[in-house]
Amino acid sequence: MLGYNSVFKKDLFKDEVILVTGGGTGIGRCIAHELASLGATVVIAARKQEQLTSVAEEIRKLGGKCDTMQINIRDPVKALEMIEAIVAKHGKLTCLVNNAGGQFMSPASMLSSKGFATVVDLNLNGTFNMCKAAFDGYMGEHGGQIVNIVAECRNGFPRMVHTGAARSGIINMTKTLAVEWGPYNGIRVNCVAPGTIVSSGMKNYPENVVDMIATNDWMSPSGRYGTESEIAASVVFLLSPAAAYINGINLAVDGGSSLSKGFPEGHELAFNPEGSLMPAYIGWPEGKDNVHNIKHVDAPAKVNELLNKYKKSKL
Ligand SMILES: CCCCCCC/C=C/C(=O)SCCNC(=O)CCNC(=O)[C@H](O)C(C)(C)COP(=O)(O)OP(=O)(O)OC[C@H]1O[C@@H](n2cnc3c(N)ncnc32)[C@H](O)[C@@H]1OP(=O)(O)O
Ligand SMILES: NC(=O)C1=CN([C@@H]2O[C@H](COP(=O)(O)OP(=O)(O)OC[C@H]3O[C@@H](n4cnc5c(N)ncnc54)[C@H](OP(=O)(O)O)[C@@H]3O)[C@@H](O)[C@H]2O)C=CC1
Repeated sequence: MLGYNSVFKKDLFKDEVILVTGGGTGIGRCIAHELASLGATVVIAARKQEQLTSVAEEIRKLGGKCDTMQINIRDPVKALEMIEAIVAKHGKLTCLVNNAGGQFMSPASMLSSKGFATVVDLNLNGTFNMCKAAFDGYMGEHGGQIVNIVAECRNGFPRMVHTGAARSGIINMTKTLAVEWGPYNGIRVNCVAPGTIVSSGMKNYPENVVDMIATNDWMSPSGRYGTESEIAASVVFLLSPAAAYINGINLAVDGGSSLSKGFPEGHELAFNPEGSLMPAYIGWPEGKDNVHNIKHVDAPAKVNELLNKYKKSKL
């Protein structure tokens, strides 16, 4: 079964006001739908208002409560202003899901310091900005739950040096905040680390990476990729009272792929000698000047095919 039907109680979050960053697309959109279907007032926040408005309309049509806020999470001042606006309008902010993030692929040898800093700023600083704003603007006084979406980064991941460093930083920051903020009315801070998830985010990948993903469903021991709904379910669990004594963890939701360096028989040769998840046959143009000439595809047919194949049962 690839899809997912919610197993959670319909009114699980009926008194909650939950902020989901990056809620206008992909995994964030799915998390927002799931939380709203469980009774939460969901606030989705990102830079592109059009996407946010469209998701809010979808949720409201289904009977859910959804508000939108435009934000660049790299801006700590705007982050606090946003939290204050949410509290002023909705009376509280009980949970925060830091889902906004991303990167571009680049070999370290071709990456500028500015490129590295840009991705660290978005993912690590942006997540800190949101946690700090939530603490200062509401949770420090009233408590709350935070889930940070990261990526599996225990092992090296070629062409992802910037985001790997940032995500590792988030995981460590999460543990520290769990320890420091637990005493503030039981604030809990946890991470979810998705494996490869079929999401609209894949449209940002270079075409050859999309090709590789589309033709190799066997990249995890579970024999398939994950769905947005499966990430949403893990977030719901961590935000819920069922996880009341779970604090500071990083929950891998990856079908076991972070455990495996081996691959199904017959596929070993496709992988590079370090046993990394990134197949060796993804070529990269030689020379720094070519870095920006990678062919990025807009809404490639293959991503849409994959999205259909892994379609969530609920959306
Ligand atoms: C640890 C393992 C991690 C594994 C993760 C595996 C799976 C992950 C999946 C996903 O994350 S799905 C989500 C997909 N969505 C995205 O990734 C978002 C897409 N990316 C962006 O939106 C942008 O790239 C950005 C990260 C927000 C950066 O955009 P910004 O506009 O802020 O940067 P720029 O001003 O354009 O550039 C700043 C700096 O960075 C250099 N740079 C930009 N793109 C590239 C590139 N493709 N290759 C190399 N360098 C790049 C750019 O040149 C600038 O530096 P200088 O040239 O001025 O030195
Ligand atoms: N799909 C996958 O396989 C995996 C995804 N992840 C992570 O999960 C999260 C969601 O990914 P996914 O849904 O696939 O990808 P998307 O690219 O669809 O989602 C990224 C979201 O972040 C928002 N965002 C980006 N930069 C900013 C910013 N500066 N301020 C506010 N919002 C911002 C974007 O909205 P906007 O552009 O409007 O600001 C977008 O909604 C990301 O952190 C991603 O790295 C981790 C592992 C695997």
